[in-house]
Amino acid sequence: MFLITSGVFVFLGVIWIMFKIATVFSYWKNKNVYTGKPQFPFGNSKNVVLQKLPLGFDVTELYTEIRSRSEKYGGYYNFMTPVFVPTDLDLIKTILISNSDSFINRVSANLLHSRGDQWKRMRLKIAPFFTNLKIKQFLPVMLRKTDELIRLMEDTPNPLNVKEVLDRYTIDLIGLYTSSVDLETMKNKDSELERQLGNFFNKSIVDTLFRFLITIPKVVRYLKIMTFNKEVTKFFMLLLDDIVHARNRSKLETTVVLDVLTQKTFNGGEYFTRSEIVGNLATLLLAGYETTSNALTFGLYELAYNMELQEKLRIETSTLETSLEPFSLLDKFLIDAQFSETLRKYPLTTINTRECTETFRIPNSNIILGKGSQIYIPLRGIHWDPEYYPNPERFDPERFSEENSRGRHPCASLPFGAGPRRCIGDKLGMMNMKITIASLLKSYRFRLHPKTRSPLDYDAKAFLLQPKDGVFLNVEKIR
Ligand code: HEM
Repeated sequence: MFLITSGVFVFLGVIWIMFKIATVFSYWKNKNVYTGKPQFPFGNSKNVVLQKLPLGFDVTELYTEIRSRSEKYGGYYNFMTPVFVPTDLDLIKTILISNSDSFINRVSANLLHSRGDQWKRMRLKIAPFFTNLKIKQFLPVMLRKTDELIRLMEDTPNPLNVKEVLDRYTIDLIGLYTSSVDLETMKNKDSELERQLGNFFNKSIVDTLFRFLITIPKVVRYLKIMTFNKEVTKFFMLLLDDIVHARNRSKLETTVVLDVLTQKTFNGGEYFTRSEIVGNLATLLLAGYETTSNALTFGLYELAYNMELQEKLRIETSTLETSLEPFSLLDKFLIDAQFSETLRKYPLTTINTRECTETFRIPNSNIILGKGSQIYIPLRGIHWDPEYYPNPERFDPERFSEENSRGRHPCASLPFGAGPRRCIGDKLGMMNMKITIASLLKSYRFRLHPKTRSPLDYDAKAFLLQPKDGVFLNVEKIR
């Protein structure tokens, strides 16, 4: 009797599982929304989870299919969770900008996960530290660090592994910007800090799987998953103590982000908890350093690939004394276009995510996104769309000349995102990149070393877009 009852239960269980498998991917089909070919249990994310494709490249493929069907949106499955993928630029503008109140959160897949009121409170507090004035006050420090980078390059034998050196440089820069403390990563190769930050971004398949799973709200709720793992949290907690002590000893008069985070309220209490301070400092460091370093790496690769362009840029920037008139760099066409095109061709976050915070009907359709629905903005798909950028694989800063940019949709270029959750460090990032390149071009000529593969392959293990086997350059001193 027991055997028969167990057999019936197993049989019903199998039927239930088969029914679930058969119906799980019917969500988009029932709404008549195109969705590619989802596979159990991965949905559309199999190739990325198994690290056959870099993060977001599956969404780029879906984008191309949706566009070839002349549709304005499509559907994706992150495992079994349906995700809405808008491809029409007006619709993207509606989500990111015009109706941003309904999409104020990001899907908690990554480090930039603070939500709702917690996000607003933090953003309001730290936004004043990312203005042109603050960046201007930081320039002497930035230039001092650039000199250190130039010396470090001189002491490093050819071929130079560009990203390795630039990672250390940008960690120090962002550390100084946010807390006025020199983390001295440039002086100490293979420091513990560099290792911890590297651990965070470069992942095994298990980590990639985990990264996907934490975007599924039920998994987060049931397992109470933390976005930072224990080792990283412990490391940053200890680092914070060191940074606060060092900051108290430093003589810098300008206030920095750390000061406002550790500030007391009028009645002596704390504005932010210790874990909020650690979380936000770590977030700024993580969000700021590798983005800038990867963008510089891709930018230098393109300049070494195209020596004529490198020479033109050298001429444009050599007429400027960066230490006296660094802001005039902002008005120079070529250097500006150089980075707009770098971030067009190599958008470091290949997708941007949003979560619906209140029910929203997609205009002119019967699609209703419920609270909690997930959205992927297909950044790389847009940047590689031949309708907006003919021959997208070609690197051509002229695309961003005044004439060629005229009439281009504002959402056709989204390297820093858009709307209230746009990158807070966009101006700082751009200024860092321009000052760095202008200074480097004055001292060095960069040539591709045969170790560097062209065209570049991308690292499927990385969280941000980055070259697979590094970029190796021969660095020649100019004077
Ligand atoms: C080349 C450099 C950079 C690129 C390409 C970049 C790109 C991005 C992107 C695409 C987002 C998401 C925007 C959205 O969802 O709409 C973002 C958010 C963010 N970035 Fe950057 N970023 C760069 C540099 C920096 C720097 C230097 C910092 C600070 C030191 C920084 C701090 C942040 C923060 C805190 C957020 C979250 C903003 C929020 O949620 O309110 N980024 N960044």
